[in-house]
Amino acid sequence: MTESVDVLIIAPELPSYAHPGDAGADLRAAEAVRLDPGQRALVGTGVAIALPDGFAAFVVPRSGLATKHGITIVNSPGTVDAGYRGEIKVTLLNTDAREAYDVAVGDRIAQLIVMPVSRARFVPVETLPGSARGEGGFGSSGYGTETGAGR
Ligand SMILES: O=c1ccn([C@H]2C[C@H](O)[C@@H](COP(=O)(O)OP(=O)(O)OP(=O)(O)O)O2)c(=O)[nH]1
Ligand SMILES: [Mg+2]
Repeated sequence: MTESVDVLIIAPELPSYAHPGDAGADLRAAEAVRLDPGQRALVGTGVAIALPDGFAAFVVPRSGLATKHGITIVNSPGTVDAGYRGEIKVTLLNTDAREAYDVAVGDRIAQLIVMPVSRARFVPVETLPGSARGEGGFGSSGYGTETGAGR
């Protein structure tokens, strides 16, 4: 069964889940904007929410817009803090080299994923416990079928 949580909202239209089981509820543009190739713009959604303590919401791109038109979100995933009461806005970026992209009012431009989050209690220590990975990162496990040191 899908867990649900009440999120208080002020919006011209409620964000909607396209299908049962979807993680992201679509956010609509509250303003029209033309994105020239390579241009970014902060686009309002007209949506303001109050998340319960212990939750955050993440503004993430829609894959169709990304694949078909090169439209992504600069700061993806955008983080909406539980205490934020302002309008949720989306920093769209047109990565296409040639085609402008027109956003109309009401277009579904992004999706919002509501998630429980933990706050860290940072505990200073002199040494960290060992682990299988250790300090390896940034491609240390390789890129292809090989294992161990990367190419
Ligand atoms: O894509 C986004 C990302 C953030 N926000 C809002 C909600 C969030 O709670 C607030 C601050 O976001 P963030 O902490 O990422 O930005 P900042 O640059 O650190 O600003 P601040 O100093 O206000 O925290 O802006 C959005 O509306 N859309
Ligand atoms: Mg911040």
